[in-house]
Amino acid sequence: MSNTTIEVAGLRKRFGQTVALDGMTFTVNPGKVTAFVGPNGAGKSTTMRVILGLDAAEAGHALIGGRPYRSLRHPLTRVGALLDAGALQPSRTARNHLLWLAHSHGLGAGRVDEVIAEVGLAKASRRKAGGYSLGMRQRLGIAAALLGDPPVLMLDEPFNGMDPEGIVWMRGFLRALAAQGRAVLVSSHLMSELQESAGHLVVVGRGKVIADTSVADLIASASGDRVTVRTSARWDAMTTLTNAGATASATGDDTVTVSGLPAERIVAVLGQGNVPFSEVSAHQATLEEAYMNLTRDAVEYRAEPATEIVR
Ligand SMILES: Nc1ncnc2c1ncn2[C@@H]1O[C@H](COP(=O)(O)OP(=O)(O)OP(=O)(O)O)[C@@H](O)[C@H]1O
Repeated sequence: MSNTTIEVAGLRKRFGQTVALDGMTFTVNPGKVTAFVGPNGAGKSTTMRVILGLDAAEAGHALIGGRPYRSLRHPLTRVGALLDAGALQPSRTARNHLLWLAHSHGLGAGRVDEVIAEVGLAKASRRKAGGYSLGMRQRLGIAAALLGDPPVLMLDEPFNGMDPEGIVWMRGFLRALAAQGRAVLVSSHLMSELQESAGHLVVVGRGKVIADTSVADLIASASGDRVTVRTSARWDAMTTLTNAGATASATGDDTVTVSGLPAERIVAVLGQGNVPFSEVSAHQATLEEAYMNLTRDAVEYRAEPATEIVR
């Protein structure tokens, strides 16, 4: 068993009447960022808490590098976690917070200064953490998670509170951590950020996994085979493409929507038929669209569509 995996199998947990985990099962592999997504209340935080031994499951198991968290001898060097960026002593400086953590795990001040630099807090590290913005607290939480240079990282909503510059930094940082061979599990609600940084996606709803897929495969399957053709000769284009076996319909003054033929073939067919066109583009679903399709039935809290009030 690799040292660099998180393995979750058959986790079940209730809080009173609420079923929080209902057979949660997935594996996080090294070398990529795995996004952990799902509607509010789907069980993401509870799963992370169980992995870290902070909550007990009624059934199933959660292993880091093949072992339960509680049996790890030097946990900080096996797994780094950011669960709650607010959990720090406000009167302590960021550097002292990290020094305290480092010393209690036998790590030196040199390592503290390294992680401070890595997360971009060098200039602010001697300020009291209580005055930090949420984005700065996220950076500090990540610095703490990295202290022991662990092969496994687990971050709960690290994009939360980040400004646009911070988001760009975080995306690149997560990709770099994974490229170093780490297993990186990241929960988030921000699909546009994950599309840029995650290679794999575990989608959960109502305490279990709905989809466990690479981001590329999910987007390809949600994109379908629709191709848009922009042309000043709509009717010629439709006739030519229909004769070649496609289904084509006029969807705008100068656009035709085609299915049944790949974009490259459409270009060839139009070229052979001497039909002028200015654009042929395959529809590419966003991660957000793909995610919405998957989770439509799993959303626990959803606002009703706004209705117009007629007086
Ligand atoms: N300590 C607790 N006491 C009671 N119920 C809880 C507790 N923790 C979680 N739950 C419930 O368990 C379910 C799963 O919650 P969890 O926080 O794991 O979801 P989540 O996917 O992390 O949600 P979010 O995206 O909103 O952070 C929810 O219905 C939640 O209300």
